[in-house]
Amino acid sequence: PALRADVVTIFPDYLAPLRLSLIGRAAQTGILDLAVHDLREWTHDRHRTVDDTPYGGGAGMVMRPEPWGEALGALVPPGTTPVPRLVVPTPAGRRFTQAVAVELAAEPHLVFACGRYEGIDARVAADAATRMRVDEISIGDYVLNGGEAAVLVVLEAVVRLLPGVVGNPESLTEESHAAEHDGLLEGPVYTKPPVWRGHEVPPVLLSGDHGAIGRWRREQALERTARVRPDLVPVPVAGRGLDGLT
Ligand SMILES: O=C(OCc1ccccc1)c1cn[nH]c1
Repeated sequence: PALRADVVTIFPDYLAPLRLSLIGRAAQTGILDLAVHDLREWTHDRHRTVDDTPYGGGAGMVMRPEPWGEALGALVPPGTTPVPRLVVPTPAGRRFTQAVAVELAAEPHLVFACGRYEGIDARVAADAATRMRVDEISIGDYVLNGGEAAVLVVLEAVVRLLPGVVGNPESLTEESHAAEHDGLLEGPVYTKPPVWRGHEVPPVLLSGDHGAIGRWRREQALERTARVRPDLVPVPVAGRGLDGLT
């Protein structure tokens, strides 16, 4: 497989959507080797306890280190090659962007640790970091109850970049945030009919003048990016001028 992904969670059913559609097909065709594991497999008490009260007080519960240590030890036994990257979704992580998706898509093996409650005992990441790269990743500045939804987001963004997953790979280079698109947002798109409820498709798109169409699309992308995400608009670098940006 191009990518092996292990997901550890106390809610394995939450990851069921990964068996559908695009990601499901990638798993069926062997491009993706996906395994979802229930963290409670690595508990030994009658109540299969995975959490406890936080040292130092405070509200909420913290996920205990022992089950995680055993789970990661079972999934990544010492000497495992290639060494996987441990991805831990958390609001306290580095921002997940298309560039990070591209980076993760180049990895042969990803292990996802889904946190719940107030998070996972910090020693789990510290201990794992002695054997593998630990990547704490945020999919946005908001708080979820657990990392599972974030894993669905990250895996969808990553798996669709793997060769053979999406029908037309060219569609991957023309979309918002694609590096080939200078990280700009995609402008408006249209299909038939040429007039719908009195709204016309911009005539340039029906002109067959591919130069004009390319310039119009670029202009629309810059305009939309400046309006919606001014932080993404590239500033001309001294000496680089506006090459290719006009
Ligand atoms: O809530 C998130 O992850 C679940 C989580 C993990 C650890 C402690 C609390 C919550 C999240 C938000 N943006 N990106 C990830």
